[in-house]
Amino acid sequence: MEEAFTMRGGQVSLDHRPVLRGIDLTVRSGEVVAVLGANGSGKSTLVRALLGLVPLSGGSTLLYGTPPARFRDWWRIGYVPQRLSVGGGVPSTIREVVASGRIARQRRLRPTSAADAAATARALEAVGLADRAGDPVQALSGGQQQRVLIARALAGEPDTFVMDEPTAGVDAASQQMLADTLARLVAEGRTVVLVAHELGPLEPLVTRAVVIRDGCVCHDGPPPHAVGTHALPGHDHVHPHAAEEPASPLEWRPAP
Ligand SMILES: Nc1ncnc2c1ncn2[C@@H]1O[C@H](COP(=O)(O)OP(=O)(O)OP(=O)(O)O)[C@@H](O)[C@H]1O
Repeated sequence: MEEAFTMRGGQVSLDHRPVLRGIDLTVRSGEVVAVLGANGSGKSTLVRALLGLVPLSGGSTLLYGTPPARFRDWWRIGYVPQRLSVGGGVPSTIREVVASGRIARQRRLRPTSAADAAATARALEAVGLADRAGDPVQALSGGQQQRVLIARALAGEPDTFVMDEPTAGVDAASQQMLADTLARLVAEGRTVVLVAHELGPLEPLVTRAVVIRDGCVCHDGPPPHAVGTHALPGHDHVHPHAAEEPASPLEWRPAP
C-alpha cells in the first residue's frame, strides 16, 4: 500500500525548545488516523512537520515518497489548518476561499474550468454553505469559518486530508455533516490524518489512533472505540468505576 506520510526520527525545535523528540510515523493510503494528545503535546506541530510547513531539526519525512521541499503534487493533499488565516484586510467571499482549494490542480495561466466550478459547488453544498457563497468570510463565526476551510480542502479533491481540529468550535449538526462527508471520502479510499481533542461523530471512522505526549508517540494502534470518549486525551474525567474496568488501550497518561 502506498505511503502518504513517512516520518523517521522526526525532531522539531521551536524557540530552541524541543517540541517533537523523534517521531516515527507511517500513514498508508486509506488509513484514517487520529492524532490525539493533551494541549501543547505537539499534535499541530507534527501535522505541520508532516506537510513540510515546519522544518525538521532531525530525522526525515516524506510525502508520497518525496521530501516536502521537492514535492510537487500538492493537489494530492488537502490541509485544514486550525484557524482561518485567509483574507486579512482583503475581503474575500466564501466562494472565493473555497475555490482557492482548486489552485493546486490548475495549470499555470489556465482559466477556471467547469470542473473547478462544479467541485467548488459540491464542496459548498457538503458543508451547508451553498446559500451563503457570496458572503464575505470575515462576517462568519469561528465555526462557520472552520466549515469554509473544510470546504476549501474538499474542493481540491485531494487523495489525503490533513485536518487540524476540524470539529473545534463547530456545532453538533456541522460535526455530523463533516462525519458524513468524511465517511463518503473514506469509502472512496481517501486517506485522513486528523488532530482532535474529542472525536465526537468522527470516532467510528477512525482506524488508528496515534497519541502524542510531550513530543513523543506514546500509543499507536487501535482507536478508543471500546473505551468511550472519557478515555480520550484531554478528558480528565475519572470514571467512578475506573478501577473495575479492564485496562484501556490508551494507557498513555503519565504515572501520578
Ligand atoms: N511558533 C512557536 N514558537 C515557539 N513555540 C511554539 C510554537 N508553536 C508551538 N509552540 C509550542 O510547542 C508546543 C507544542 O505545540 P502544538 O501546537 O504542536 O501542540 P498541540 O498538541 O497541537 O496543542 P493544542 O492541542 O493546544 O493545539 C507547545 O508547548 C507550544 O507552546
